[in-house]
Amino acid sequence: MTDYTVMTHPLIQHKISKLRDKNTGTAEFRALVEEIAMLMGYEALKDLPTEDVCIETPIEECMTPVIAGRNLAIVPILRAGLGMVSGLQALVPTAKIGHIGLYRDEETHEPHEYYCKLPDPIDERLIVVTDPMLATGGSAVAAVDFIKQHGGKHIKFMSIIAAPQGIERLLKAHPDIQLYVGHVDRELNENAYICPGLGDAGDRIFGTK
Ligand SMILES: O=P(O)(O)OC[C@H]1O[C@H](OP(=O)(O)OP(=O)(O)O)[C@H](O)[C@@H]1O
Ligand SMILES: O=c1cc[nH]c(=O)[nH]1
Ligand SMILES: [Mg+2]
Repeated sequence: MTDYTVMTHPLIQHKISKLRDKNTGTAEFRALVEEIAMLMGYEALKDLPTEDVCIETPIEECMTPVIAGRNLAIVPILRAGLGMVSGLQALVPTAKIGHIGLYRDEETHEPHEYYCKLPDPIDERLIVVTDPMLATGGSAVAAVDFIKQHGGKHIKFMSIIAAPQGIERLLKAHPDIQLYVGHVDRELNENAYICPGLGDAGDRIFGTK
């Protein structure tokens, strides 16, 4: 398996434990996903290039760093990935937002596309794809396929909980991306749900079940 980053920070692990709890309600669940995305973003964006610019403080002029180069695009995989957008937007308010709509077939577990709209042009941007769950990896691979078909090159993928199978499938298909996961769980069950996982992230974020 190619390299990937697991977020070991205790704040992230603590919040993931609260996400897992079946008694955590929709409002708290949504707030936790947002906070985890922000904490993960802080780490995942630590290699953003900077350039020095001249700023005049009330005291004097100085050269001081600002984010340089590529503009950021955040691309959530609908629906559940939407829950991670606001946390990242808080860090980089100028980021453009694309959307990829995918749902998993309940029988085959294969992804089906129903929407794709990306910032244009996409080729020079740093693209951060968000989806809290990386299970079989089918949705993640399809999303990165779409982004590359549209010209995207510099791609980071952020997932809160991942199964080993999903990590392996995604990095085998796209070894050039940078993958950040909050926690690697044990396995998938017969319905391709992550165990112990947190259930259906989309339903828990939007209160649909
Ligand atoms: O790795 P995979 O096996 O493809 O599974 C992961 C996908 O499943 C979930 O989406 P779901 O199909 O439930 O759609 P939703 O976000 O609209 O609930 C999740 O948010 C991922 O997109
Ligand atoms: O455990 C899982 C697997 C796929 N999608 C989810 O929301 N949860
Ligand atoms: Mg779902």
